[in-house]
Amino acid sequence: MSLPATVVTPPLVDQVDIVIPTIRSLDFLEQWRPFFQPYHLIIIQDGDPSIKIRVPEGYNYELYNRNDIERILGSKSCCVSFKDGACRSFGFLVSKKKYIFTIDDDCFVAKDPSGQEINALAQHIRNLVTPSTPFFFNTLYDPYREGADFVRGYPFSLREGVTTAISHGLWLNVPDYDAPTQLVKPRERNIRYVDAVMTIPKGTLFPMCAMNLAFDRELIGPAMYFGLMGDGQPIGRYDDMWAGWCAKVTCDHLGLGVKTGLPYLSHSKASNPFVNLRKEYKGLFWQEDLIPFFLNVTLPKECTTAQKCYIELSKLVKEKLVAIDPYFEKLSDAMVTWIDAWNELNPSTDGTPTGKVQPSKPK
Ligand SMILES: O=c1ccn([C@@H]2O[C@H](COP(=O)(O)OP(=O)(O)O[C@H]3OC[C@H](O)[C@H](O)[C@H]3O)[C@@H](O)[C@H]2O)c(=O)[nH]1
Ligand SMILES: [Mn+2]
Repeated sequence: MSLPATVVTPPLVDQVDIVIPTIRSLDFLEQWRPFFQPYHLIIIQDGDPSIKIRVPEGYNYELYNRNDIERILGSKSCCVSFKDGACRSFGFLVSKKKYIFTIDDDCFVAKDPSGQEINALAQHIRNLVTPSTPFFFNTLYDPYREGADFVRGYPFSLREGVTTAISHGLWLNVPDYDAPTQLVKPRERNIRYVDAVMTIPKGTLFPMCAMNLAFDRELIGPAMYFGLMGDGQPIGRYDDMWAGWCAKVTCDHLGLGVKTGLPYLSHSKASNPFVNLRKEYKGLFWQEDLIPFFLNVTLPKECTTAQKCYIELSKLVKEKLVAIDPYFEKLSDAMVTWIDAWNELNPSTDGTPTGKVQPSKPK
């Protein structure tokens, strides 16, 4: 199937990997073809590795299943979740690109109020290559956007902004509600399109959802670990929340920005709220203690990279969160394993040899 003639030159096509966790089907890629086909995909096949999944024709991709993860990481594979969307972290690890866009396999192209199809990836790239304003809120939202600017009273000393590390997109149709909310509002759909991109202020946390998410892998990749979730773990569906809290305190410490808002996509799958409740219920309690923990985290000035911040965070998790549940000791250790795996697979600035990875043979 040829791309429509209207496709514009894909931005940063050699600097972006699209990471997709899947335990279902990749048919959704047909609808994204005009926007995604020029880009390289990293597909993380979760669940039974003996199942053959079909990747739509014409895409350039790497496909990793559980056997590949264990072959590549060896004993370190224990830090990659199994039977949870958190497995997508592995794609962040093996990518060699500057930017990551991660999307779920039940997310489709949305239309803006004018009826125009939204190129979510292009908007994320615009968000990432333009500065953020975490130190002072601009009431006209994104000041770097065409037709907007800083409002009166905005300090000129802050108008340069800071480098953006994360771009958090939103969803029309099925919103990312937790299980209790889904249970009481099973038919609620998000139809509100808010035409805005905002920087999340320094010192403020946010519930990062991985359905429609992009980030600068070189700046914040080591902090984007989705934790230990799913099979064998006491919690699930808090993968992106954990990564978002760790990444936000890391961005705040390093002076990097996090944006939320445009782009929208259309989320189609309403997962089963009863199943979700069983997976996430501990998180509903734990987060009441986790949020104050993250809000009170201070990192030493020697932590000048995401890796160093993350190792420091892992120590604080072990010291302060094990009282909530012994799980956090295991999670703290997994955070260290993750950084070891990251450093092993990614070239350090002094050129230390990189672990070579081989994906499964294309199906
Ligand atoms: O065991 C699994 C379950 C799912 N996946 C893949 O992860 C993606 C999200 O799965 P799903 O659409 O079922 O999750 P939701 O209920 O819509 O909500 C999640 O959205 C993603 C967030 O990270 C968080 O987990 C929830 O908010 C999808 O691509 C599945 O195929 C998997 O790989 N293994
Ligand atoms: Mn979904």
